[in-house]
Amino acid sequence: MALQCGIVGLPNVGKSTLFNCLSNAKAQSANFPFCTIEPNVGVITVPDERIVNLVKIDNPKKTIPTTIEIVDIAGLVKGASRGEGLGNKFLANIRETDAIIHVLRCFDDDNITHVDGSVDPVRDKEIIDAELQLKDLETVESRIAKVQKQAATGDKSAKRLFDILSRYKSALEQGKSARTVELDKEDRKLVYDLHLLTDKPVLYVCNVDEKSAVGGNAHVEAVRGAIREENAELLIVAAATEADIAELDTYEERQMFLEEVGLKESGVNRLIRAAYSLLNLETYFTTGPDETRAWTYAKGTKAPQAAGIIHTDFERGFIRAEVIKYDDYVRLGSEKACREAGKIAIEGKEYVVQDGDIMHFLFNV
Ligand SMILES: Nc1ncnc2c1ncn2[C@@H]1O[C@H](COP(=O)(O)OP(=O)(O)OP(=O)(O)O)[C@@H](O)[C@H]1O
Ligand SMILES: [Mg+2]
Repeated sequence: MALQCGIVGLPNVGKSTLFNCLSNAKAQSANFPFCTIEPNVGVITVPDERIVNLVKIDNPKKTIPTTIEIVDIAGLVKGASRGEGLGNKFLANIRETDAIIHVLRCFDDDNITHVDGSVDPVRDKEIIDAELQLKDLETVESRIAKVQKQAATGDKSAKRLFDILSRYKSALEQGKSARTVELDKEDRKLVYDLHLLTDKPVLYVCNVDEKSAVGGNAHVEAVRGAIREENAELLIVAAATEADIAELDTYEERQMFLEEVGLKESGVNRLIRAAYSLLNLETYFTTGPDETRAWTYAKGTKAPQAAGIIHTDFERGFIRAEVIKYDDYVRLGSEKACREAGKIAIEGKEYVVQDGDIMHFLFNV
């Protein structure tokens, strides 16, 4: 199943506007709160200049980039964890995602309604965080109620789970997110099925006006200060401007508009790449005269499992992999040249695939 990033934020902050620049699946966007009710799912191509360069070399019949799914979710309001607004439904939509893009309104515009009457992204962020934390607290407390008895009987694994849950509980009660609780691999397995909302990786998008697209503004700086300890990425995107740019027909027109705004690359492209790495994903390539293709795998995947993404037979009958580094391939210009230069590595079952590897799998079933 594809990994999903969910776009969350207060109502009317520009989530659907952003989603529409990202995706071909158009979501309704308008200047009123709760415009979005049903989540919109978009399959989004991940921009990657490496695939463009590989195509230049191999001139294949077919080119297939990688994609991720991004979900535009309904706006959340104070009290959502108690069922206010679209409350529970909204939270259920977030639970299904693997990572969160948190959109914060950082533009002043009296014509665009703010549900809380003024532009204050730090307050907005706290409202959302608090609702997600309250929901998580509910989840954690109900699980504690279930394991408490068993833990008291001396059952080791129940005791261990109880300890982790207690750490979560105390963090959440202090207004901290679950992701601030550090767990080792084994602990993580024990609580995986809780799917805590505030344990999902997050990145912040400051939605700014056109003139703040490059350097940001005071609202952005306030957000930067507020997330200093979160170890989370912050991106500045002028969503309404990007929406205008996306409307233009040709690549040249879009580039011209971007340059006028002062941007080298669209904020949307930066966002897609950031979302990809937030999901802990990397790309390997297969390439030749028939097809140049980017394949998505989870960081840390070993060669046989990476082969299995192409076909289960490749994993089952895995013998070895021939690996060319992307830079070598582009520098030397062909597989043959790489072979002659000794730039093809033979790797076995324990090889951990690296981002940008050009893979050729040998298998036998
Ligand atoms: N950077 C911006 N500057 C000015 N206006 C903007 C900006 N971004 C979005 N808007 C405007 O804000 C309004 C709300 O946008 P949008 O519908 O995308 O919000 P939303 O977060 O999806 O809301 P909801 O939660 O109700 O679905 C729209 O009129 C949109 O054009
Ligand atoms: Mg919307």
